[in-house]
Amino acid sequence: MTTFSARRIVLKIGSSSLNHSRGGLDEEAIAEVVDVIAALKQSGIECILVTSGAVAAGMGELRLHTRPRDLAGKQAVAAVGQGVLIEKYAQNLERHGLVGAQILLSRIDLAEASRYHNAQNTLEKLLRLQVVPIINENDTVAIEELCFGDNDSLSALVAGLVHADLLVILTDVDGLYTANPKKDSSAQLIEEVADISAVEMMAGGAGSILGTGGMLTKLRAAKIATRFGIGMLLLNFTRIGELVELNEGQGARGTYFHPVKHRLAGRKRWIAYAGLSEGSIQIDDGAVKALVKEGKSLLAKGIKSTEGTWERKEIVRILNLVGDEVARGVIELSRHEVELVKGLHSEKMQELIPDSSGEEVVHRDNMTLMMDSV
Ligand SMILES: Nc1ncnc2c1ncn2[C@@H]1O[C@H](COP(=O)(O)OP(=O)(O)O)[C@@H](O)[C@H]1O
Ligand SMILES: N[C@@H](CCC(=O)OP(=O)(O)O)C(=O)O
Repeated sequence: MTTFSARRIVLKIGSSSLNHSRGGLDEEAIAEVVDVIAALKQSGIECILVTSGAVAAGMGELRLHTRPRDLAGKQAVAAVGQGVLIEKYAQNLERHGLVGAQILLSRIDLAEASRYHNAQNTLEKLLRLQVVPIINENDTVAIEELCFGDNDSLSALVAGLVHADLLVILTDVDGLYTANPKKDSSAQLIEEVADISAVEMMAGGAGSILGTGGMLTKLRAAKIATRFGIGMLLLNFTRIGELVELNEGQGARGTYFHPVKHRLAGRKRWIAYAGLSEGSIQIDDGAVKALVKEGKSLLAKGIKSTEGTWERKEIVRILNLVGDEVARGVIELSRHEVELVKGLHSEKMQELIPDSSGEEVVHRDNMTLMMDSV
């Protein structure tokens, strides 16, 4: 059991918690979420809600029994359901004299630095106005390749965006278990996680026809949030009431993921998790060591091959020889230029590309490591 002293919390509710057993939205669940938000606000804690449920609500309206699998089907059902979902939240907030605001985000909204900051400013303004931001993915217009896909990663990015001090993901199990508890009755609950890489192999997929991603996407969210310096609590939705006592020295029983000690700063966060990358470069073992162990920039000498397309100053993924992601960074050269200079010494590179900004192909300051050790 872990205790907290949070002032700003992002709460994420999954489809599994909002879906009624008879189909459609579970209105009691929505009322419960709102009661908890109202109580938290009463004790001075700001809340930002990331809520799934548009597809579940749309299925209820259209009397569908199975979740659509194709993109157009999912988008159409979400378009029907999102309005219903937000209306239910608004009605319940009104009972407490509170106002909510609907924010539908697409991957692309966080991928461009200017749009990222714009979303950040709007959310800050809403919080200052005492409004409860209610966020979901903009399912109706998202293009498949540019989808968050699950709201777990979205909630972690939102937690970073608003500088929250706790992310709470509510789901239909008590937390992370040593194996999927719905399939393995001997699975044990893990109450605290300090190193996500040590538990990664325990995560399985979604637990119901409505859930997306299961534990895999929750661990991805935990990785993002904790690298941002934000702790993440994974909690059973049935225990949502325990959140109200969090700051009174009481803990909530679930899985708590501890934030890392050296958190990523603003731009490095954006490079690693919000910006989009169109290409990748593969580097040799010496270059991996220079980046990961010695904290150096990437030079042309260590580059073996390239893939994808990009222009100068775009984000690329930097991979080792077996394809694991070592880092991400803003690259100084286009793909065509990197192809010209890969494997060459820096003097030769500068000779071939005289207007390059320096000897670095990816400067250390513009790079985020995605791997802790080699
Ligand atoms: N190691 C694990 N520990 C706990 N749950 C797991 C694990 N592996 C897979 N799961 C599954 O993850 C499900 C929760 O994710 P999901 O169905 O996507 O819900 P949500 O809609 O709340 O995001 C659980 O119901 C469970 O079946
Ligand atoms: N944006 C979708 C939810 C995506 C999704 O299913 O997420 P989740 O169940 O929280 O893992 C919706 O509102 O139905």
